[in-house]
Amino acid sequence: MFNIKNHELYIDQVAVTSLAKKYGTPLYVYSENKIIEQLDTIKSAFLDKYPDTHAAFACKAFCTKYMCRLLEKEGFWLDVVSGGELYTAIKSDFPADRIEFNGNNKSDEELIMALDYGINRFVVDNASELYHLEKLCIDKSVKANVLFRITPEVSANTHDFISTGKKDSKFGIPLDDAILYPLIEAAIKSDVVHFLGFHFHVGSQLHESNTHLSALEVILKLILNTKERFNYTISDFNLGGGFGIKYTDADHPIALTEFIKPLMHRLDTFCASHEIKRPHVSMEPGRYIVGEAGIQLYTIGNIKVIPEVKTYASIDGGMTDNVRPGLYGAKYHALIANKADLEKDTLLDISGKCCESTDILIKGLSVPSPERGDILTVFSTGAYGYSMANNYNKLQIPAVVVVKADEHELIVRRQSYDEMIEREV
Ligand SMILES: Cc1ncc(COP(=O)(O)O)c(C=O)c1O
Ligand SMILES: N[C@@H](CCCC[NH3+])C(=O)O
Repeated sequence: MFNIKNHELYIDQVAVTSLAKKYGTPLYVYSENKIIEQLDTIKSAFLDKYPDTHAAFACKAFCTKYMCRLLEKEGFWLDVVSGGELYTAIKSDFPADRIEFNGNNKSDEELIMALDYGINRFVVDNASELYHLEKLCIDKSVKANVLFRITPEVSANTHDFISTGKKDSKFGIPLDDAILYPLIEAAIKSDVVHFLGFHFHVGSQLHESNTHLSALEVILKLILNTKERFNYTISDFNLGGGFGIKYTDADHPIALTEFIKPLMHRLDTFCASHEIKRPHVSMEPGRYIVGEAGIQLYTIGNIKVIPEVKTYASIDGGMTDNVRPGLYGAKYHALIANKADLEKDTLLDISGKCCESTDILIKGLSVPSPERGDILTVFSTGAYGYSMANNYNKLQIPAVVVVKADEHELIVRRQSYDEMIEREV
């Protein structure tokens, strides 16, 4: 995906500085080849290897019409969590029968929008959602497929803020017999919802399969109990997302098969030993599909030297276009695109331009002598960058460009000042 010619960094066959020049900075850039490579890995490690499976893209990671069109073409599903994400899918003509709806507080408006579009399934997050969805289905004389998101009470080896399977979590139905089994029974007996099975999502940016495997044990027990108590065999199981990627040399992501193989093996042997038909299995990764495919470009502006302390290089964006360092202490690797292989002689902190002292994108980055006008390229920014962008300090949301071999295409325009204030009276 990356190479260097004449000290210049290239993404696929396009010089990074030529993109900065044409589209301006800050800029989000994606390699379409890399996204497709990730989709292909999901096909070979999961979809083509195991029958009766599907994979949805958790579009919160990078929700754009471009992604919807690409995923549609590649045969993937879409996992949405809001009316806005669903609207993006609808406006991209994404097929309703390949959409699933997650989220811990879907509003009436959102549920109705999804029922009207006829989406494939709802991942019900709590008891009140089930009863509410049933009521809306009766009002509209429609039926809905539902899975239950279970909180499996497992903790993931990742940042606490992105660990989602713990007992004390706002997500999912708690593992409490008095809550869970009446709910399962209600869904099974309902005339308007069709109970498909169970879902978990244990956390994000995971580098080991243990958490998924522990959560699977919880689900297997539920599958068995559901069969024994209600004589009901579930038809679907969704194992969530969470597969980690490489941000810096400190990350050692495992191959997707290392997550999938032990999970599918355990599920298959369990089902065989209990003479249960193995359910349809789905996953919903976000970061894994787009994270490493994206880079961000910035122009270096002021360079501030504090003798015997450190040097700050300020860039023309920051926590508005990448909130992850400020929010999770996320680490990134970067280099100066126009000095890509020159000797590194300066240690910098890369500071954003927002009025917050925590707006530091990278601490302790080694670069070749930096100058105003240099183009800084930050790697692995494809997930939760553009999708978490905000207008703090009234900075504009940057444009997004997709590189396809030696070509490039603008898929999101830079927000204008007028667009930023047009809703204000
Ligand atoms: C329910 C659910 N599914 C899927 C994902 C996607 O996670 P990731 O981007 O780590 O694959 C998330 C986010 O963590 C999530 O909350
Ligand atoms: N936004 C988070 C991940 C959230 C996952 C969604 N449940 C991140 O950037 O790492």
